Amino acid sequence: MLKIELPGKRKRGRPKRRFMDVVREDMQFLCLHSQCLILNLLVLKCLQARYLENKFYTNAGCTLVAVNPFKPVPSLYTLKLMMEYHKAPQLQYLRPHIFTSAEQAYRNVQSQMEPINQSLIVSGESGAGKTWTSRCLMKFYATVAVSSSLKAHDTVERIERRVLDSNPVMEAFGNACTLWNNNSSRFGKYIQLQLNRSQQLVGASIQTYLLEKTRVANQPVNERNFHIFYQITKGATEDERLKWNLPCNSLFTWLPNTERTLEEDCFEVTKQAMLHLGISSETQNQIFKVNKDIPVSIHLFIYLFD
Ligand SMILES: Nc1ncnc2c1ncn2[C@@H]1O[C@H](COP(=O)(O)OP(=O)(O)OP(=O)(O)O)[C@@H](O)[C@H]1O
Repeated sequence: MLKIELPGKRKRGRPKRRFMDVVREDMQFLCLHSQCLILNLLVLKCLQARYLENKFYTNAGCTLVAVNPFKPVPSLYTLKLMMEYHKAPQLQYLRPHIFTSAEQAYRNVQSQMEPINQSLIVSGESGAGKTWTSRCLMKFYATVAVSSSLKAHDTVERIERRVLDSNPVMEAFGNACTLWNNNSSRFGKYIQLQLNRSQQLVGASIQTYLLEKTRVANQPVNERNFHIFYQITKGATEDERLKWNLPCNSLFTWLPNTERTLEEDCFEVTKQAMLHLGISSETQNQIFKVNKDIPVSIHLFIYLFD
């Protein structure tokens, strides 16, 4: 039965709260609140101090805090460093890094009698570096999970290549330039990397969710549509334009801010990655071809999100 207690009507038997009790409780709440604020400030100060020393990763319990350097730091992601973390006897003595979390999860799978799934959750606000971090993780596993004698094996190499090539394709079709991030993912990703009993990469699957479909028809001011549209309209060759019924030098109202050229506007990379993923040139033609009978935007919309 649903009980509804009306405001102002005190339950019979419940002792009346004294004024001083209420004040004490409020003071306790305030103390706790200010303690949290002070703790937050200390954490921020610590992250800031480490950032100024070019230390972009910090351990906080079992969580790794990554601060976006917003500048290229190639020395932080070299193959040598990756192998150093992979081969380290004791990870806790190495500097906090995304490779520590990656390697720890990899070792956790290995150390179990029965393999147990491991999950890495990458979260943060827009522009924090989630896509970058997940790319690093995929590169790490694509490198270390095939570094045994099977490395030369064709199938394994193909899977490794495919795992990495899924990124440019997903980003071309699902990322867009926003006010906060030139390469903002407009969808969520659930990536599964499958390892065999010898901890070698044997498969991968990616599920996407919450794609911001409305962006195809309507983009906020100073933002852009999905990268793929700009890639096609800017990067298609004369032959491809003829094949795909693409007009030359046309302006499309649904493609705002075309004058902004980003490094993500690289159609050649997308096409090559699609080929490696097994999407043949014929299928690509069908995807990119504009059907003259229906408006361009609707046609592409159907192919992208069907
Ligand atoms: N570790 C890093 N080193 C150098 N640059 C980085 C790093 N992490 C992020 N960046 C830069 O910050 C930009 C934004 O990062 P990213 O696209 O990964 O953010 P995001 O959290 O995925 O954002 P969104 O939620 O909008 O997709 C990248 O394009 C890259 O230029």
